[in-house]
Parts: sequence; structure tokens; C-alpha cells
Amino acid sequence: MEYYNMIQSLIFSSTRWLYSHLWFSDIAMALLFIFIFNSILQRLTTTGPMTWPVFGILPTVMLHATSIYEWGGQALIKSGGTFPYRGMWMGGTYGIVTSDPAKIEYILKTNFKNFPKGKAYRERFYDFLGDGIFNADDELWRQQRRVANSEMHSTRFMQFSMDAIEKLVNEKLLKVLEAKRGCAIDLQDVLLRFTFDNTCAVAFGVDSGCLEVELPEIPFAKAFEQVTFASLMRFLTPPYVWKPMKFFRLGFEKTLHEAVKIVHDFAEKTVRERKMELSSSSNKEGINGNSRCDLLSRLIILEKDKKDPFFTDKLLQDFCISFILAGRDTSSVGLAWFFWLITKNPSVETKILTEVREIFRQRENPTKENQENISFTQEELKKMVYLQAAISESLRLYPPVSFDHKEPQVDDIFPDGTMVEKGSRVVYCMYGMARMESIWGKDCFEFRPERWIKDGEFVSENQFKYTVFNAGPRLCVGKKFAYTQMKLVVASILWRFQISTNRLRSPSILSSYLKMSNEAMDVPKTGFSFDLCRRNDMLAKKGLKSPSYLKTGTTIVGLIFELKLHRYHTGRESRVVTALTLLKSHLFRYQGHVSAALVLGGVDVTGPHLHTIYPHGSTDTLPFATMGSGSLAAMAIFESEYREGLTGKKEYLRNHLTPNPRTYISSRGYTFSKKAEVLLTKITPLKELVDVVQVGGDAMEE
Ligand code: HEM
Repeated sequence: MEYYNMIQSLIFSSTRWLYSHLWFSDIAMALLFIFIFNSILQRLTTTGPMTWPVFGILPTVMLHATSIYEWGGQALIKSGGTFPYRGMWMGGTYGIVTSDPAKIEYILKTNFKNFPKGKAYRERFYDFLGDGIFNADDELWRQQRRVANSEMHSTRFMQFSMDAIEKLVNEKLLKVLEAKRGCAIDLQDVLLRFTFDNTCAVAFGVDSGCLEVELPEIPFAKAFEQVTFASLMRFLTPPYVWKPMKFFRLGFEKTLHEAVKIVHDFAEKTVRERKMELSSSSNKEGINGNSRCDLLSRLIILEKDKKDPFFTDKLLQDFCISFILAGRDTSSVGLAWFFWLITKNPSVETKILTEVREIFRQRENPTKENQENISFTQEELKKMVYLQAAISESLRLYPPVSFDHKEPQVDDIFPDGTMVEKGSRVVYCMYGMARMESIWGKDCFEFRPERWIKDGEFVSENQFKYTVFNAGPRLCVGKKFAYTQMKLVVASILWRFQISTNRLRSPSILSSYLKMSNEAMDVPKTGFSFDLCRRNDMLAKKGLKSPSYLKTGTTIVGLIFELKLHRYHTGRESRVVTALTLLKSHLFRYQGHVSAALVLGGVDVTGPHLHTIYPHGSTDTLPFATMGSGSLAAMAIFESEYREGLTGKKEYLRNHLTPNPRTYISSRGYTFSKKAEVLLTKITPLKELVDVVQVGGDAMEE
């Protein structure tokens, strides 16, 4: 008891001593000293970015948040390709960041078993993806991978997916773009809608309806976007913050909770209905696997006779949701960057178009094809080597999955001696890799599709150097699908449209959420302005005589003009279709009050074009064109005499008899009104000489 009292008084007296001798400022000074000492020590001992006491790498990351990828790439270059990092105290995040292909090969292939996605990944994505392929490891992953691999590489799926892509491009994507021709659009939003509809079609066999001309808001798609975003937020928030937020349903966790329900309800309903559809006696064809080829139906069909099926209803849902996530953001972000790079590199666009045009010309009868409606076949897409190279190069510079990580299960040592602990993270950075001279050479920053071509053939790169589609056993299972999809989208769009981009927001931390704002042209308000009508009425009532119209008949002229301003603005050769759009937008705006009927012809990188434009802005595309009061007669000749492949010789068609001689000539003769002055009488002959052949013909009278 005495001993206990002694200790108590000792503690009491030493606390009193500390209280009377130690000031708060002393403690603050000591902490500051430890902070500075630790910071200096850290700076001197590691080559990587600054890691602060308590806050770890977080302040450095925040400081570079707006250029996080550039900064990360530079940090990797400075550190020789690998640096250690640590998050906030007690956040449990630490490990290495690397862009070293040898280390990436080690984690993705050589010692694949020791580097799964891991607990941290799984717990963040579990609410959304459950046990789906994207969020599974070990046996759970292996089984799904096996089925996905064999299905997605089957001839049946290839044909089905090609049909699905083609249908969506021709019937939806091009229609949406056509409706917005000449307007500024958020291209990434349109592409995201496209890839969402496309993956929903191949995974679930449903049309989610995002890609309609009105660009509707679809609850399932919106919820999918929200839940993806909220799940990614969990990677940026320490677990001791997001877990209580989840418990109390606060902030992004509340959104996640609500959105995930919508996504899961949709998936559950689709699985339930599909099972019923496929098992109903009226759909015997379905159960035999002939009609529906989407992944969900195929899995149901494959598992139907198994006593203990691996794919439960919940796993079927999770599997399909993983697929949508994997195929939605990736291709759309990849395509958005591609179009942006194309606008900055017009020579690449020209080369792509030259290739596409050349492949189109190899068709049996290209001149008979309606160029407005052509669709490229799988065989033609395969031949587009330069396009494949340009897409690969764009994905290299702007990889949709710009970094990823794995979690060692036991302590491990890389071939170069770098050690990693169990539970740490190995982050590998594809964005940084693309910018390393040691990997891609001195021109690594350049957009140069040619680096992928040797002797006219596309040459693939080592997977561990080009980790855009991941590598080893977890290589992206949708890679082939993604290339087909992207090639068809690019070829179909570039064939018909010229895209220009004025502004691009810099890549944010979540590249998938980067929005590309295409302010292609300043579009004036459409429609005829009636602003002055009331004023004119009022003036007329007051007795002001408004000027009368003077009609002098129809004159159709042709002129050579240059779209220089447009060319300076876009840095590219203008296309005939651009001139067509400008003219028709202008005429449409004035609703026929600019009474101009035009014939527009020209040759550009996509070949020769001929269009007619009517006073209200509607247009026609035919191999021949006529306009004006004589157009019907001229059209009659063309329709009866026009043949494919006409050569340069011209015939001057004129009747033997003068059909409608002028019987009455005004005694006053014909004079121009005083208002119309003849300013110029210079006649410029056409450069080409025309053989004039006098023939008898009756076509004019038909
Ligand atoms: C440009 C387009 C694409 C890129 C760059 C890309 C990239 C990737 C990457 C990096 C991974 C590995 C992710 C990880 O393990 O954390 C992956 C996996 C995957 N991708 Fe893709 N992907 C693309 C398109 C697609 C498409 C269109 C689909 C499906 C239709 C798809 C389906 C998948 C699936 C199912 C996985 C999981 C494979 C596994 O874990 O075994 N991907 N992809």
C-alpha cells in the first residue's frame, strides 16, 4: 500500500513539475523540430517525391492535383523508374510506384500468384461489382476468365459483336452526329453513351437506349456513372473516413448506396427475365443457343444442365456489371483522346482517310455505292493497318486505365533486389511509361503512329512495355472487341465528319471523367429573324413606301473559292462537306429568304463530291446535278444518258428545230433597270477545251 502511494505521489509531483516548467510553445517547438528533421531526412534518403511526416505523400499529390499525370511521370523519370510512397498515417497505404517493364512483368506474369488485386481493391469495389470478374481473384476469377475467354473469342461472338457495333454506329451514333452537324457537342458524352449501349448489348443483350438523338437521361446509365465515381472516391479517401461515411450514409457513400440499388435492380430483373425467356418452351431455339448470343444468355445456356452451376443468379449479375464497367469508360475515353489527337495532328487524319479510301476502292463496284451510307466490313477493318497504328499510339499516350495496382500476398523481392512487404501496394503507371525515353525512345512524347508499322505491317509491342490492356493472365479480355469497335467508329466518323476541338480540360485524377468540350464552331442562332417586321409594318402605316423586289430570272453560277479562314482555324485542308454544311446552315437560317439554289462540287481528301443545295437548306448528293429553270430538261438528259465512268469528252446537245421560238418581242426592247449596273465584262474561258459535237436529240422535249 505504501509502495502504491509512493508511485502515485511521484506521478503527481512530476506532472506538476512538467506543468510548471514546460510551456505549450516548447511542445510545439519540439514537434516542429521532429517534423523538419524527418522531412530533411526523407529528402536526403529517397529519390522519389516528398513524403511528409503524418500526411505522407498527400500534400505533394494535392499540390500537383491539376497535373497529376505529368507530375507522376516526371517523378518516375527522376527516380529512375521506381519510387517508394506512403499515404496518411494509419491509412494503411504504402508501397512502390513503378514504370519499370521488368517489375511489371514480374507482378503480372512471373509471380502472378503473389500479386492479386487484393483486399484493398476488393473492399472498395465490392458493393458495386460483388464477385464479378473485374473484382475477383484466385479460383473465382479463374472460372469467369475461362468462360469469358472462350466465349469472346468464338466465331459466333465475333460475328454477333460486329453486327451489334455496326448497327449501333449506323443506326444511332451517326444519326446523333448528323443531327448535331455544325454544332458544338460534348463528344465524350456521346461516345460514352455509345460504349454504354454497346457493352449493354453484348453483355446483357439489352438496349439501354442512351444513344438517341435527344440524348435522354437513362436512370440505369446515370446510376452506373454515379456508382463508378463513388467507388473510385473510396480510393482517394482513407478507410477510417469512408467506412464511417458508409455506415452513416453520408456524402458520396449516400449516392453510392442509392445508385448501386438501381444498377443491381436492373441487373437482377434482366437475369430473371432472360432465364424465363430462355427456359420457356416457346423459345427452344434460344435454349439451344442459336438466337441470343450475348454473354448473359450464353452463360445461362452453358450452365443450364449443371446440377451445381458455378454461375448463380447473383454471379451472373456481377459478371455482366463488371463487363459493362470494363468496356464503357475505357473505349469511350480512348476514342475521345483519339479524336483530340487527330485535330492536333491533321496529317495523321489525312493518312487514315487515304488508307480508308484506298480500301473502299478495292470494293467490287465502288462507284455504284452510296458514299453517304457505306459501312465497313470486318475484313476491311482488318486491312486498316495505319488506323490500327494510330489508335494504338493514341492509347499509348493517353491510356484509359492510366495506372493500376497489385497487392503482394507475402513479402517479395523483385529481380533487381527491390523488396515489397505483404499488404503493401505495387502501383504501375502506364501514363508515365509512355513518356519514358528509356522505354519508347527520344520521340516518346510525339504522336507517331509510324512507330507501330514495319514493312507495311502492324507490329505489336511487348505487353510489359505497352501495358495499356494490362498483361499476362489478366490481359484485357475485350481487347479484340475494343479494336474492332474503335476502328469502325473512327473510320465511319472521319469518312463523314471533320471534328475540331477548341478547348480541352486538362486530365483530372480520374481520366474516365475527363470531359471533352467540342466547341467546334460558333453557331449563330438558327431561324429567320422577324425582329424588324413590326417596325416595317409601323413605317408602312405611316406612309413609308418600302422598296419593291426586282426579279431578273434565275442565274446559276459556279465559282472557285477557298475556305482559307476555316483552314487557318483548323490547320487542315477543308472538305467539300464542310462547305456544304456552312452553306446549308446559312440558307436554313434564312428559311428561303436568301433565294439561292446552289450546285457545289469539289475534290478533297475523301475524293470528288457533288451536291445541290436548295434555298431552304436541304441538300442532295447525286453523281450529276442540275438547277434553275432549265433543270428539269437538263435532268432528263442526265437521267437517260448518264453512265458510270464517263470520260472527259463533252457533247453539246441541241435540237434540230428551235422548240419554242420567241414570238413576241417588246417594242421597248429589253434593258437593265437603272439600279443594275454592268460592272465587268471580262469573260474568263474555262481552262479545258470542250469538243462541241452537234447531234440531233429529243431528250430536251421529254
Ligand atoms: C480501349 C479499350 C480498353 C482498354 C484500354 C482496356 C484495358 C483493360 C485493362 C488495363 C484491364 C486490366 C484491369 C485490371 O486488372 O485492373 C482490362 C481488363 C478487362 N477488360 Fe478491358 N480494356 C478496354 C476495352 C474493353 C472492352 C471493350 C471490354 C468488354 C467488352 C473489356 C473487358 C475487360 C474485362 C472483362 C477485363 C477483366 C479481365 C480480367 O480481370 O481477367 N475491355 N481491360
